[in-house]
Amino acid sequence: MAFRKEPPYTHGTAEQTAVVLVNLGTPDAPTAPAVRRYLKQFLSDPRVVEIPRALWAPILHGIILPFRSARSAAKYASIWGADGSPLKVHTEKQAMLLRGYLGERGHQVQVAHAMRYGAPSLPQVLQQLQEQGCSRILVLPAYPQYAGSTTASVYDAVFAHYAAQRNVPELRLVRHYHDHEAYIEALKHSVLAHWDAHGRPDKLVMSFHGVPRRTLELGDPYHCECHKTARLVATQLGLTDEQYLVTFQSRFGKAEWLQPYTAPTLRRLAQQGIRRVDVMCPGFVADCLETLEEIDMEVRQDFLDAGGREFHYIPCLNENPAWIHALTDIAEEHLLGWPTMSNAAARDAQARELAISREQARRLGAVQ
Ligand SMILES: C=CC1=C(C)c2cc3[nH]c(cc4nc(cc5[nH]c(cc1n2)c(C)c5CCC(=O)O)C(CCC(=O)O)=C4C)c(C)c3C=C
Ligand SMILES: [Fe+2]
Ligand SMILES: [Fe+2]
Repeated sequence: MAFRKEPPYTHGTAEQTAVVLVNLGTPDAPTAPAVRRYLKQFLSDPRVVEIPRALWAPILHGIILPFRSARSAAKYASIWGADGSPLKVHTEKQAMLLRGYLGERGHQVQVAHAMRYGAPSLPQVLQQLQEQGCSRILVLPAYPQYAGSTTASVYDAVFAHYAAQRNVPELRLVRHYHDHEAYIEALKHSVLAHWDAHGRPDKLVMSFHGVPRRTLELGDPYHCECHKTARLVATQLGLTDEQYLVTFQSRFGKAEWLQPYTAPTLRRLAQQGIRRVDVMCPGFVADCLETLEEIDMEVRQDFLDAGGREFHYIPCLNENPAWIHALTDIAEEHLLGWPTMSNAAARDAQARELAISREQARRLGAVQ
């Protein structure tokens, strides 16, 4: 086995820490060739399609890529912004804001973003960080709920990159944050802000990206983590079981996926006389094709065609400050023990913590 060529080791190099926010990735352009390149990489990942290669390769190359690329490109064109794909734009901004927030809390860390498929690729970003002297890397997948097809696929790409390297950095991988207090709080506030401006619906629908049902039976915790997120958000909002629903969207292929499916459920709700639904997608932290086109365009039309009166889409957390705070909390919790602060900054942070604890104690004293 030949390892990648690296510069000779030198003594006394300052060791740095980096946080890498990793999202799924998106095509470079809303065109059939660009979408084809993206789908080829994405759908060749054995974490995403678990069919034996010999069976899957002819289907992928003979049917999916030739037919789906043009169809998906037209959908991408309908959501494409002046700066490109929404997923790319939001992920870039989130990483930039995370850098600022961590800096404000006194952490001296590099923050980069990377994509599992497409650009900037994870291996390319990990390589650049290494060249900049980062010997501690925190990988933060932009997936609150763990799934083999997303989170573990990011891990695979990280391990594959370092498997070809001699001098491997210290690594930490975030697994999930589906029940993190600050993430749930951010979701709650995004719903309340929407309701303050537009009133309340008859039903709140929380739609998550689906996965094949079989993966649940094979031990993937994704389904349970989605339900836990939804339950916590509903509790925070004070909703009864009748006031909200969990559904799964974006079914791909012929196999059964997690149920209930979003589009048929919304059609049924309209037929049952539900006049207004609000739909949110807590599993996506950045708006993308699956939320802006599938939910806000296709599913909206389905609901209205079936007799529904009002359809509200509540945007993803995107650059919402409460979400960037949550992301900073999550990163900070996983950075613990790494020397990311100067002594002065560490003293300031300790003083801030102490002041918060004192304030909490004072308030508790006041109510007891
Ligand atoms: C949020 C978590 C996601 C899970 C879990 C997930 C599983 C999964 N996805 C596919 C197939 C496709 N997904 C596509 C787009 C897409 N998927 C996610 C997230 C999850 N996927 C996002 C954020 C996006 C949007 C990307 C963007 O550019 O905006 C697509 C491509 C679009 C299309 O042609 O429909 C496919 C295909 C499978 C098979 C799967 C689990 C096994
Ligand atoms: Fe997907
Ligand atoms: Fe979709």
